[in-house]
Amino acid sequence: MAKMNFGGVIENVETREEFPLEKAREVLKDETIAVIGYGVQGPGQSLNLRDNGFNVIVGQRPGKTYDKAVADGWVPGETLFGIEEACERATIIAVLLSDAAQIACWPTIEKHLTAGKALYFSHGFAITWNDRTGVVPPKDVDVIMVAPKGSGTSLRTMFLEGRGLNSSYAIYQDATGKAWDRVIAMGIGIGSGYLFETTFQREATSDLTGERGTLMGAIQGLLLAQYETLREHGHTPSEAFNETVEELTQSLMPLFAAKGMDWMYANCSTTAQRGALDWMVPFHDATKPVFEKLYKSVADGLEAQRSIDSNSQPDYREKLNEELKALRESEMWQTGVVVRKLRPENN
Ligand SMILES: NC(=O)C1=CN([C@@H]2O[C@H](COP(=O)(O)OP(=O)(O)OC[C@H]3O[C@@H](n4cnc5c(N)ncnc54)[C@H](O)[C@@H]3O)[C@@H](O)[C@H]2O)C=CC1
Ligand SMILES: CC(=O)[C@](C)(O)C(=O)O
Ligand SMILES: [Mg+2]
Ligand SMILES: [Mg+2]
Repeated sequence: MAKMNFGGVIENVETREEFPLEKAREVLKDETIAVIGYGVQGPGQSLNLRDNGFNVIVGQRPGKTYDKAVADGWVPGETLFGIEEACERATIIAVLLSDAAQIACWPTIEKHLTAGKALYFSHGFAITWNDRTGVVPPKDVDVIMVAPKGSGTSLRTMFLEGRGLNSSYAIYQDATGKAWDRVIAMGIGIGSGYLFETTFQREATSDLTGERGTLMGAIQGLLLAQYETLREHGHTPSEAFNETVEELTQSLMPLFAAKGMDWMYANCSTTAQRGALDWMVPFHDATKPVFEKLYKSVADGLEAQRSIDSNSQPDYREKLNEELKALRESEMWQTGVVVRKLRPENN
């Protein structure tokens, strides 16, 4: 466990230097890890675990994602099972179902949570709001979490690139005295290099805030607001898209991802620096109240309930896809299709 100074605050971070893959394999050598759910995190985590030499099986209901698991090399009856049989065979049940589905599947999962097993999540949702989800684990099992800070798709691609994606981790219940070893070993096993300590509640509330905020919701709102403003003042779609999205993702984000915002600013013109330093304040002031409102809605459980209510509907996937189609077909993102084709690497 390393103590690291984050802007003046000391935090605990587990590193693969201190907990190498060999140690993770030793810790989990007698475990059967069942990854339940093969949507986005399921493939990323199960394939990385398999490639890292862990004993892993998959549990998935029949359908397209089951077929995807077969296509990925999981063998029906050997390493690929229905949800219930996978839970029965498991010593670590890794619940990577959609958060809403965890509610519907909980009775099946709970039935096979016998003493000494571990219940593993990648999001604190089900436990944090278990007054709404009903996911209350028995006292004689470990309850642990490794939450990748990124898409399961990135977890897999970055693993294959030899990089890895960091995660946060938490222990909700340590019935066996092995919860810490199990959770860190799982974090290393799925391909995370650094593991940041958190709690189920802090992870769940920060994650729901982040994905509704700067990671997904707020960023689309901000980009569209600027795009619309430029278009309403006579700028062409390509000029509006280049000035709002393409330059951001292709040039400026990689700069601040590499060395921080001041570095990105310093590598722009002094004209831009003056303007950005002036205008970051009103944008901050205009959006901070929205973030406060968002956080309260998350902390009060209202966002969790909204997700449960909508994503528990039989046609939840179709409804989500309809809204994603509208986003895809919007002028801004249709312009993006053409602009992306003009990237030098695409020609
Ligand atoms: N998507 C991501 O990259 C990330 C997801 N997470 C967390 O990981 C967990 C899994 O997330 P995703 O992979 O996005 O899930 P997902 O939304 O892709 O669904 C995973 C699986 O759940 C199955 N499923 C859905 N409804 C079901 C039902 N009623 N009965 C049985 N199976 C059902 C689907 O077939 C699918 O294979 C969640 O707790 C999520 O919050 C955490 C970090 C990132
Ligand atoms: C990818 C991720 O971390 C998210 C946005 O929290 C999620 O997919 O739930
Ligand atoms: Mg997240
Ligand atoms: Mg999330």
